[in-house]
Amino acid sequence: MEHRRGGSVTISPSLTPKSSEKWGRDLRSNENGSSSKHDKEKGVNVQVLLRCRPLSEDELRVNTPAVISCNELRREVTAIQNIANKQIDRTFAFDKVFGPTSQQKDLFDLAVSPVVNEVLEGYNCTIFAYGQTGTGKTYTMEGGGKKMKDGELPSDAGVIPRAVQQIFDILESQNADYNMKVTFLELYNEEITDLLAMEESKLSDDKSKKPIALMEDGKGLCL
Ligand SMILES: Nc1ncnc2c1ncn2[C@@H]1O[C@H](COP(=O)(O)OP(=O)(O)OP(=O)(O)O)[C@@H](O)[C@H]1O
Repeated sequence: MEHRRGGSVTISPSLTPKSSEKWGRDLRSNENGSSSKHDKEKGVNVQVLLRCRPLSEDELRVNTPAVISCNELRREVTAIQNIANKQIDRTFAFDKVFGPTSQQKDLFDLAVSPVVNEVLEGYNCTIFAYGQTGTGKTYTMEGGGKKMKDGELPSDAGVIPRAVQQIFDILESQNADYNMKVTFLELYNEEITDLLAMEESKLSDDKSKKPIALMEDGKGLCL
């Protein structure tokens, strides 16, 4: 699949989708995007979503051809390939598909908001974005860079600010006694850094970064 214009947002780790393979979606998620109690009991709590970003102005200017097409209703993405003058399309199924016109709010409301609710019910949840460079991971997770206005998130705010807002909105509405801890880790070239660390960064070359020991367990997995 052409990755330059698509990125996938994964809610928990997942099976890799296979060409033309239609999984039992009924086991994976219900129509409104939240996994049901029944799903959790079966241990099926992983969803793979695909988001395809629109072509940039530069790409439009040089008439970059569309190489994938999204069918949001059928939750399918088709990779259009021309091999030896023969068009060979391959279709991939996902739990959800967000095409080039999808908005940040749509993606959040349909795919992420139910997961944030589950966090507040006590579940551990992970959302991560995966995709080739330039496919829209940062845009999807952080946002397009517009500033907040009158205390409101901008329309291009991504998953992270929206999730934080939802968490605080719910906690405030419950008059709950709460504290929240945030870590912001960067893993780059096998070095892990706490980007929010303040003082203790003196040992690092880059004084703004605090390196953290990266360890492996007996199976070679990073801890
Ligand atoms: N859904 C979208 N709508 C409009 N513009 C988008 C969208 N997704 C991405 N873009 C734009 O496409 C460009 C590349 O996106 P982004 O920087 O998020 O990619 P990335 O996957 O994080 O890349 P890298 O891995 O290189 O950091 C940016 O200019 C971004 O604003």
